[in-house]
Amino acid sequence: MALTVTDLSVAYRQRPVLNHLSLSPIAAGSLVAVIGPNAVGKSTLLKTITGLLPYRGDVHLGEQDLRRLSPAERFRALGYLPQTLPQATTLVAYETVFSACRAVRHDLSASQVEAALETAFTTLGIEALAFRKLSEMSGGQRQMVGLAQVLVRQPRLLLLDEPTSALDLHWQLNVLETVRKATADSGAIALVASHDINLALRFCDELLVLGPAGLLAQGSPADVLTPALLRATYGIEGRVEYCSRGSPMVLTDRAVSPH
Ligand SMILES: Nc1ncnc2c1ncn2[C@@H]1O[C@H](COP(=O)(O)OP(=O)(O)OP(=O)(O)O)[C@@H](O)[C@H]1O
Repeated sequence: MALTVTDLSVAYRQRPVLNHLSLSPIAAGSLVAVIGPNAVGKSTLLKTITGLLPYRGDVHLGEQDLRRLSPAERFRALGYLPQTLPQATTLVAYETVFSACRAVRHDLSASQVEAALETAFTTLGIEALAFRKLSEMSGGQRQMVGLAQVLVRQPRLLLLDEPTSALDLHWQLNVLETVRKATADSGAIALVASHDINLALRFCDELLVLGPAGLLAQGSPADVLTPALLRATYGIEGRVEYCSRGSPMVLTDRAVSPH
């Protein structure tokens, strides 16, 4: 069940953001980091695949043309976490995650829903938040609850827009580990837009690098991430070093002109 994106074009009021974007098929079970400078269209790509923006071109999940999914089918198959944090309502976290699950998992019995919720809260390590009101949570806590709302539905395609932007180091690792496990266990695909290259490098199978003119690179971090790419993409002089555990890490030296 690969994700294929072919000749995708998206514009806001005639102003093109994605222009004839084609990606190599993304295999089931992959965690893919979507990286690139501000305003190149990372969020736009995720929103488009989610079905929130009109587009030209093709997006398929396996044999399924996503354009042809009904809203209910789309909601079942796709799990989108927007860049904005969940609303600070007076509902408690358990209620919002319960509603998210119930809205799409009509196939689950009451006890299965309960088990799914328990798994979502315990895997993310946020049991202590279950009966707290969102209006009384910090931004990072709400971001975790938002992620629980997505994960509890067990979608085939996760589209996570900067899911760790409000999180401290502990929770950043926790979230990426949870998403990693979700994709590995179920064969789901996750596209994660991020500005944290080192976090992306540590967990992702593939990098998808967007620039102002479109796709700059797609492939394994080891193949894709080079000093030349860092310079062309971000306008930085940087190095890729390997830590004592063998993971690649980007060390940034200074800002330079991109070319
Ligand atoms: N609703 C909108 N209406 C008009 N233009 C928009 C809208 N949303 C985004 N844009 C424009 O589309 C371009 C891509 O925006 P997008 O949010 O996809 O970028 P991004 O790569 O996710 O950026 P960032 O890293 O800053 O979050 C930007 O130039 C932005 O100004």
